[in-house]
This record gives sequence, C-alpha cells and structure tokens, in this order.
Amino acid sequence: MMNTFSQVYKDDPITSHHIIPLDFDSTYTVPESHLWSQSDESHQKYQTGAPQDSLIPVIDLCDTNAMDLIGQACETWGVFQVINHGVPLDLVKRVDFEARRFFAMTTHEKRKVLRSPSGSTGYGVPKISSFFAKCMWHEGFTIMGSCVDDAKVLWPHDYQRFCDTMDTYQNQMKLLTRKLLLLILQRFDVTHEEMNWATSTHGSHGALQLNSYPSCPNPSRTLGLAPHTDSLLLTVLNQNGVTGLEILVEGLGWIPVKPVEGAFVVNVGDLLHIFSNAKFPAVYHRAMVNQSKHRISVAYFYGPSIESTLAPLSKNGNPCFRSLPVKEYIELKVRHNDKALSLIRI
Ligand SMILES: C=C1C[C@]23C[C@@]1(O)CC[C@H]2[C@@]12CCC[C@@](C)(C(=O)O1)[C@H]2[C@@H]3C(=O)O
Ligand SMILES: O=C(O)CCC(=O)C(=O)O
Ligand SMILES: [Fe+2]
Repeated sequence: MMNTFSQVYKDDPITSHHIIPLDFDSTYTVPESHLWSQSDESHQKYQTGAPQDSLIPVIDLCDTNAMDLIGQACETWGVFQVINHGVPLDLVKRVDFEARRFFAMTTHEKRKVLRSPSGSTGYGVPKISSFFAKCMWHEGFTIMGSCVDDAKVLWPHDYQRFCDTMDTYQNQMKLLTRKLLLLILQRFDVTHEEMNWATSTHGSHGALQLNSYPSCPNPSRTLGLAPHTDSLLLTVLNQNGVTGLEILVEGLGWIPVKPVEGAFVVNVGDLLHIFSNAKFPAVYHRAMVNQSKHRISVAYFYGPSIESTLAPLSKNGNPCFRSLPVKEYIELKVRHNDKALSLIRI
C-alpha cells in the first residue's frame, strides 16, 4: 500500500531534485560543498552557547507530577527528556545495533536502497536539504511501516532481524507518543473529538528516521542537520549517548541537549504548535557533528491521519491559525519549509 504521506512528496518540484549523501568511505577532508560559513545559516547565530545542564527538564514518567512537568516543559521550551518511559532498554540497544549495521555497509550497498527523488523512504540526505546552499554531514534511512522491500535488497538471506526490530520499535514508539499526548493535552480544555484526533492510532502516521553523522575532520565548519522544526505532532529521539542535538533558545542561542542514559528527547512539532493554538512552541533544533565519534540518532515522528483536518483547539482562545487539511499543511511545509507556519497564521 502506498503510504499517504508519500503522495505529498511525490512530484514535488522542490524536493524532487536528487541529492545523494557523500561517499563518506573515501572522504578524508571536508569538500567545499559541505563547508558552512556564518552567512550560510541565514538568520541564526552559528556558535553554540554554554551548556545549561538543568535547563531542559528530565521528567520521570512515573512521577506523580509528570503531567504538570511535561505541560510546563512543552509551554516553556517545546522540548523535554523522558525517563522511565516503559520502552525496553534492550529494544533501544537492538535498534542502535541494526542502524549501525546498516550505516557500516559500503556506499555502494547503501545506494541500492536510495530514496528516489520523489520518494519518502530509503537511504538519502535530509528532506530539507534543498532549502540550504550547503550540504549536511549526514546520511539517513527513512522507514514508514514495513521496511521489508529495502531490507531484502540489503540482506537477501538475513533481512528479518532488521525488519522485526524496526517494526517492534515503531509499535513501542506509537504507544509512547500516544501516552505522552494524552498527558500533554489534559492541560487544555479538549473535546472528545479533539483528543481522538490527536491520539487515535487509527489512520495515524508514524515515520522512523535513522540518522548517521560520521566523524568529521572539520566539525566547526560543518552541520549534521541544519536548523529546522519537525513537521508532525511529536518527535521522540534517542541520541545514543553522544552529544550533538542543540535547541535554539531565545536570548541564549544554541543550547546543547545533554544525553541522559536511557532517556528520550521529546519535542513539539509544527502540528502540535498549531493544534495547541501556539501555546506550545515547535522548537528549532539542529545536530552538530563530532571529530572523533560516529554519531547515530534515531527519531520517531508521530502525526494524525493525513486525511484529517487540523484546527487549533476550539475552547482555548481566538485561533491564531486557520483550519486546514493536514495534507495541505504538509504540502506547505514541503514547499516553503520554515515559512509554512506564517502562511496559515490569522
Ligand atoms: C515524517 C517525516 C518527518 C520528516 C519528513 C518525514 O517524511 C520523514 C523524515 C523526517 C525528517 C528527518 C530529518 C529532519 C526533517 C525536517 C527532514 O528533512 O526529514 C524531518 C521531517 C519533518 O519533520 O518534516
Ligand atoms: O540527531 C539529532 O540529534 C537530531 C535529529 C533530528 O532533529 C531529526 O531527525 O529530525
Ligand atoms: Fe528534527
């Protein structure tokens, strides 16, 4: 079955020109195409600010105050870390292992599952690449639902383990995002229909993104992932213990999100920003690279059915955004990237 999100990317004139990840196997210096300067990052300050260890809250999901703490974090930062989340550590480790197994393959092998210019799954550069003049020090593998077709190409006799691990992880992530959304939305005066729209697994959409940032000879002039907001409701990220994720905080600049053992970083995406009537900010974030370590991160993106209508919560003040089909918002995002929100503001 063709995933409905795939239809949005299909034939899009902006995202469909083909950019292939660098051949990191045989790259020993950073090519000009991947060297960023201050001006390449347009309106944002390039330098990383001082680490603020206690800034982004680490919330224990078993804490009796979890609901309030999560709500406050979403309102203030649009991001928090979560521990005691119920996802088995062993599964998280297996996903990391399988992701590493994939990225350790030769460039030739990985390119066998290259995402097509109008496709949405497979091996490739980040979707947002076409909005930046410079390339990112990054290679990714995107999965939506079953990845069996790609896995069979990669490991014809041994594809099941990869698929099973990714399937189980996507199921666990769906449960966790649902649990988090239920907690988050209790803060608002939400109708039954609105709660259902955000949390019903029926028709909902999930995507898994394996991110690889190979060690880089010139990390101060390279970017792993350029500044962006995620498009869907919530993103759950595993940093795998290596620093790299940074968020943009007004007045403080780019602040690193410190990896915490066993924790996931959860961030608000555009759809939740709109749904919350701008009470929760979709946080700008980016990924930095490392001179000595190959960093792997795994992000799960969760959103409602693409066929549904997106509208700011009805009982929470005058709407700041017009209502529109989710599909239309995703199309705006694909075409206009960070200008999309302002295009629907009332
Ligand atoms: C559901 C999705 C979110 C995402 C686009 C995608 O279809 C699958 C990849 C996701 C990703 C990962 C890296 C950053 C990002 C902005 C991108 O270019 O591809 C996100 C997309 C997003 O949130 O818009
Ligand atoms: O690798 C990271 O820390 C960030 C990944 C990310 O922002 C994404 O996949 O959308
Ligand atoms: Fe992101």
